Amino acid sequence: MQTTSDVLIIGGGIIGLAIAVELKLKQRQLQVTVLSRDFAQAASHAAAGMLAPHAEQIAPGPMLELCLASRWRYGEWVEKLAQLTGMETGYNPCGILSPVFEAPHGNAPNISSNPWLDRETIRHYQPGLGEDVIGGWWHPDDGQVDNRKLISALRQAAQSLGVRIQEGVTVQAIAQRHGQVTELLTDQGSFQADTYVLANGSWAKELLPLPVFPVKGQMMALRMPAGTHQPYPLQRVLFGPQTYLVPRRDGRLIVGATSERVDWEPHNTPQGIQTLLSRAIRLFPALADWAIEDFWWGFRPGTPDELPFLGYGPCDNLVLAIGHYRNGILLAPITAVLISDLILDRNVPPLIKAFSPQRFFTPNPPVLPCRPMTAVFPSVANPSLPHAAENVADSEDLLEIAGRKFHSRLMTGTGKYPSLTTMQDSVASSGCQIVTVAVRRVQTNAPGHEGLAEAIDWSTIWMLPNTAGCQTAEEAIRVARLGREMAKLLGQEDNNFIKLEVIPDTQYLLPDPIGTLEAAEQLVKEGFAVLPYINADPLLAKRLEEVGCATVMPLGSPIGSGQGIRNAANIAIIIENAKVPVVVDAGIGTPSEAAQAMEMGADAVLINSAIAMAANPVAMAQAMGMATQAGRLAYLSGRMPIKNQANASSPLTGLVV
Ligand SMILES: Cc1cc2nc3c(=O)[nH]c(=O)nc-3n(C[C@H](O)[C@H](O)[C@H](O)COP(=O)(O)OP(=O)(O)OC[C@H]3O[C@@H](n4cnc5c(N)ncnc54)[C@H](O)[C@@H]3O)c2cc1C
Ligand SMILES: CC(=O)[C@@H](O)[C@H](O)COP(=O)(O)O
Repeated sequence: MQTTSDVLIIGGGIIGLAIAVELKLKQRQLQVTVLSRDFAQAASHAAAGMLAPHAEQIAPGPMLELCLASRWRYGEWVEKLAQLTGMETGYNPCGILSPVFEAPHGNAPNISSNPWLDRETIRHYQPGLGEDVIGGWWHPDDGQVDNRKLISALRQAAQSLGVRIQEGVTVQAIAQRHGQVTELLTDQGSFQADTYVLANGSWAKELLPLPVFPVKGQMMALRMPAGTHQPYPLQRVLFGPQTYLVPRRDGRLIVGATSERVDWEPHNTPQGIQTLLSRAIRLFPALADWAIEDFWWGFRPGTPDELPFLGYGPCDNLVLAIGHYRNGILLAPITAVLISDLILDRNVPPLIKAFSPQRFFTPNPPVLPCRPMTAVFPSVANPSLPHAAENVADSEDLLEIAGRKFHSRLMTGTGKYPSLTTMQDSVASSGCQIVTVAVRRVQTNAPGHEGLAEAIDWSTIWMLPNTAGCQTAEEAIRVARLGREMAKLLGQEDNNFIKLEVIPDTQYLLPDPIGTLEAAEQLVKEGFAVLPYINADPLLAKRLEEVGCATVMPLGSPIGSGQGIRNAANIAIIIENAKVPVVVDAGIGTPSEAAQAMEMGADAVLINSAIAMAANPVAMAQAMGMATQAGRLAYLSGRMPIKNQANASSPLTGLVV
């Protein structure tokens, strides 16, 4: 199935829905579709709904301006939604009180334009505060909205305006060509549009290599007892130290929230709930006796600088509206206005500039200078071959993979090096032109992989992203897609190569043949040049070739074992039958083993550990480069036949007697 729209929005949380509604309000005839995996998992559902730029102590600057602009619009915005739907949103500009347990320091954030209340005065504003509260700030313009009611109203408004909301659809990949998104691949067919908006909150990184990460927040709700003089004991939000209490008009008290970097670890935990309760009771002791109604958790979309990404992303027709972290409910109206202006007018509103995704997408990534090679090791980067060999190993003897040609037949990796500079120097001294990079490790900045992607000059080295760390076909497919984006971001627009590794076995790192075949079939369909890492199984190699893989990469022996070529007979059969290049990958421990693979007729070798773990990696890299060339030259030269008996080297005729 293929479905087309003018604008396709990925994510049906508050940001996606608010943008959809705003687009329709500005241009009724626009066809807008929202693809939403699961509304219940959205942070928008989990949030407390505070509209709290001041209570959150956002420092003066573009972020505070953005937040204030959004808070300023809130009343009008929810009124518009109410008119469209007849639904109420629980918007309540009730002000926020920020009690503190310690006197603020001189360098506390500048929120002093709002009044400071001393110990006694703050208790006039809110009776029943805990003994430890020594005073606090009053933020009269902050407020709250019932985010769950708001979302229902937004959905209703969107539908009444003709937005197509497709719930239960997961976008699996953003297909791109020449800097344009061409379609979205989903679990329910493909979708096309003129403009695409990424608004899928914490999950952005599943589709693009963006620095967006989940920050878990655990929450709970209590039931406030109705009082005699006023309906409930709390009328306005209390934003205390590391905790907040948000009283809803219907008598629920929202208590939040933990802030945890635990990846996607789900559930409420005893520790989390205990933390919430003890902080809340310290702030407002009476709630210790109130009924508990509910617990839940959600994931805030965090970014390294705690600012959202608003604006055009890595493609001309892809807009990002993600990373709203702790303030997405507050920022929804202004995000909707700015993003819809951007899409419809192509003007970059001034307010949005500080949030440009370009602060992350550096078109020319910094390249660390490679240190010059030491004089001891003559360069093999542009090797000069002996004259006699030039006929057989001249510039025509190129390695060709998926239509791309390479002089070098050695591929190297980036892991296990003692330092980045050693890795850079080794890559240079090996003379290789293809370097494989573990997408997952680079993305997560795993130890030893920090800054790695930027450390290589990708204008001279072809990137071979690999799916190391993937145990299933599904994982590998997802990581492959990220790999393609990573290569693009690093300047290789047309790089569709992927070294496919599906490795469930953690002891020997042996690949899963069935998972590899499944993933390869799918990735080939998606336009990847697939280089699958496999056991040396000739039948599997043939099947992979038949489904359209660009090479096959049989292992010599387990990855990182340095055992050399333990399955030469099977590799020989693969080489004999293959119509695609055969790359012997993994286990090569010495230059002689690299040469052996090449002499057997392999088209290339991939070597990582033996170089990175050598006492002198730079020298070993050079040796491996030379051995690969020597092996290739030997293969092309044709070895002498093996005989059972000696055969004297000098002529037997004309002997002096
Ligand atoms: C505990 C907690 C308390 C908070 N309190 C406040 C607060 O008081 N005030 C405030 O302003 N902000 C608050 N926030 C932050 C706010 O909730 C978020 O910033 C905001 O909800 C982000 O909205 P979003 O639409 O970008 O993402 P989300 O609301 O997370 O929505 C993203 C949607 O995208 C969908 N999706 C993901 N991947 C895909 C895919 N591949 N295909 C299709 N759909 C996909 C998801 O299923 C989800 O429905 C809080 C957040 C949490 C977790
Ligand atoms: C980096 C990489 O792709 C390795 O997984 C590859 O298989 C090389 O293996 P060695 O480290 O044994 O050379």
